[in-house]
Amino acid sequence: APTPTPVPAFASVPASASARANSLVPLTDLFAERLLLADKVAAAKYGTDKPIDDPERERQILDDVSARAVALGLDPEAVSAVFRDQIEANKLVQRGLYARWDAHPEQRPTERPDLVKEVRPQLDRITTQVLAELRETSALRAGRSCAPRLTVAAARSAYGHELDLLHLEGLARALPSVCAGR
Ligand SMILES: O=C(O)C(=O)C[C@]1(C(=O)O)C=C[C@@H](O)C=C1
Repeated sequence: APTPTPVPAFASVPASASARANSLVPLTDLFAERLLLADKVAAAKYGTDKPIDDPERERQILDDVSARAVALGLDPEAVSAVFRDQIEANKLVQRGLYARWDAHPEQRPTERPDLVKEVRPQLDRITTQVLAELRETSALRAGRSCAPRLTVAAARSAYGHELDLLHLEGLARALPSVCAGR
């Protein structure tokens, strides 16, 4: 019987060798999930003195993903750009929700989730999944087919997650760096 080829340790496999994914839908699904969490982030901050913008938390996220990108064999600049877009998209949704809640007090959240204990850990789990998906799709994202595939994937994720107009605008804001990751 043929001896199976030994599988090298994960960290030593170049990103290109394991970048076998043929779809961007898992990635755009994660973007949509992250955007839906913006509702919880906004609910955690609305009516408190904590501003939507937290530059220190943003820097933490970007430093963390850059370091982890290197460990995964990905370009840290390209990965940072993807996460900067996720953060901008998240703030776009948060601002939209604030405007909605200011104008329609009856739609305001009735509970205030704990940002640090509850909501950020959920965002952090998505970060790990996004990094894995970026690695998985690195070959696909470098190719010519990336832009059309991304458009179709985003449409599917928007439909699948029943995104409203505001979250659809957020999803559009989340996409520009995806195909630049070569
Ligand atoms: O964690 C927060 O406080 C958020 O508002 C979420 C988030 C993000 O998208 O990760 C967005 C805006 C802040 O500037 C920092 C981080």
